[in-house]
Amino acid sequence: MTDDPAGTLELTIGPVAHGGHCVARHEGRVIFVRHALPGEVVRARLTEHDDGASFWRADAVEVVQASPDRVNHPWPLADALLAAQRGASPVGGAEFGHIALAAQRKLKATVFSEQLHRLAGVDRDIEVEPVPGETPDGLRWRTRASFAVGPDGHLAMHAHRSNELIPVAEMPLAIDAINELQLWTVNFTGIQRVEVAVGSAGDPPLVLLVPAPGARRKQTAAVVHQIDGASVALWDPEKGTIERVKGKTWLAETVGSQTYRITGDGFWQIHRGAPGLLMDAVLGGLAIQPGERAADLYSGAGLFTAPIADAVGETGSVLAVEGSAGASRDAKRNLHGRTQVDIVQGKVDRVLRDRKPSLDVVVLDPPRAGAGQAAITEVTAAGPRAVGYVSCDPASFARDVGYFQQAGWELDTLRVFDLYPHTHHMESFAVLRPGRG
Ligand SMILES: C[S@@+](CC[C@H](N)C(=O)[O-])C[C@H]1O[C@@H](n2cnc3c(N)ncnc32)[C@H](O)[C@@H]1O
Repeated sequence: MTDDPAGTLELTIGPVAHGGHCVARHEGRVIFVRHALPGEVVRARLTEHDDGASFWRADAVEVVQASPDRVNHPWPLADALLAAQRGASPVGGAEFGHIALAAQRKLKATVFSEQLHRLAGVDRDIEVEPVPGETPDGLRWRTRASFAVGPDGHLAMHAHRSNELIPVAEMPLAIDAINELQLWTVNFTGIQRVEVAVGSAGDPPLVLLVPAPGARRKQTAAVVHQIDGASVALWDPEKGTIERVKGKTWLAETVGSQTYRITGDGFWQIHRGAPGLLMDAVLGGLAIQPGERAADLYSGAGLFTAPIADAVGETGSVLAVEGSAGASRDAKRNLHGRTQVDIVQGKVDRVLRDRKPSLDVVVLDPPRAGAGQAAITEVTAAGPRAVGYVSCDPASFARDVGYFQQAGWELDTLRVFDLYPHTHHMESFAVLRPGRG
């Protein structure tokens, strides 16, 4: 299977593919290789290689012939080449860090246009736009970070598609306020997961602790005692409960003139520049008019609901639909006083099917899986003049564009943003309109 005693293969790397890897071939078999670049020759260690599998996976561990776009990885723990020298795996979450930022964006554009071509039959030249004010090194943008806890009680992160835990002592993609908490010095024995979030309104960070099964109160109290300068709460993701320990169980986020309350486990855009950028894209792309009937679907805590409500004014209306009970409660608080807004907790397709609203304009911001055919059928049946679709996955977005096309709609404006530097992820905003036919 391998062609050297160290268990590696020499591979010539082909094009980039969706998912953070490039495609190579070995004896007729496709291998998805991470931490490489198109055109390179690398030695790669197979990470998944079942005999019967239609493709294998591998990590580049040594570069034989480098691409001119290759740079030193800014995060040593996520650097696959350094990790291989230590006989370890890199942490997941910065799989494009070995690529110059401008070249990362070109690869993302290639992936986006390829998905759009393959799944929707649409050909577009795509430029991936950096976030205005992005740091030149593409670091310090995450306002949210999630950590596992290693067997020694210290913070750790997972290797890609693996249970392997790698101890961490910095998170260069995270904003300074997260690193300054120095959570790596805390002994988290009795905790299985740690989530940290920093709001933009100046409050202390919020640390959510998920206790390990059977953890004793004394253990969690000992952990909390070690955390300074942050609110702390215990979180049970199964039950969806958050128990305050010190400080607040929610964060305040300010975008423009609006401040939002975000409950500890509630969704908020991760990049510090994302909320403002996406809000401007949505409002600029849809030109919402006073008196219009709008819907904000997958509305979270109301990031887009508030400015849409202001745009339609008191003579218009906004139907905001959100599945999570906590985010929906936040939205009710955040939109309090805007009588034109109706916040409904429930699944988008079911709420639209039950209510059968007539709409002028719709914003869709679904999770990674996309909106899907049932929701899109209901959206197009509501008769809007335009849909603004915010997406964090080019594959589910392109599939959904296909569903809109089946209903006679067309893709109009399309913008793609580099909201997740050093990872393969990207965010897009599109305007779809009913076809003239
Ligand atoms: C990508 S977030 C967008 C939230 C909001 N637009 C924002 O930018 O802050 C997607 C939201 O959809 C919600 N959600 C997921 N599936 C849903 C469904 N089937 N129906 C309604 N909401 C859903 C999630 O709870 C989450 O708040």
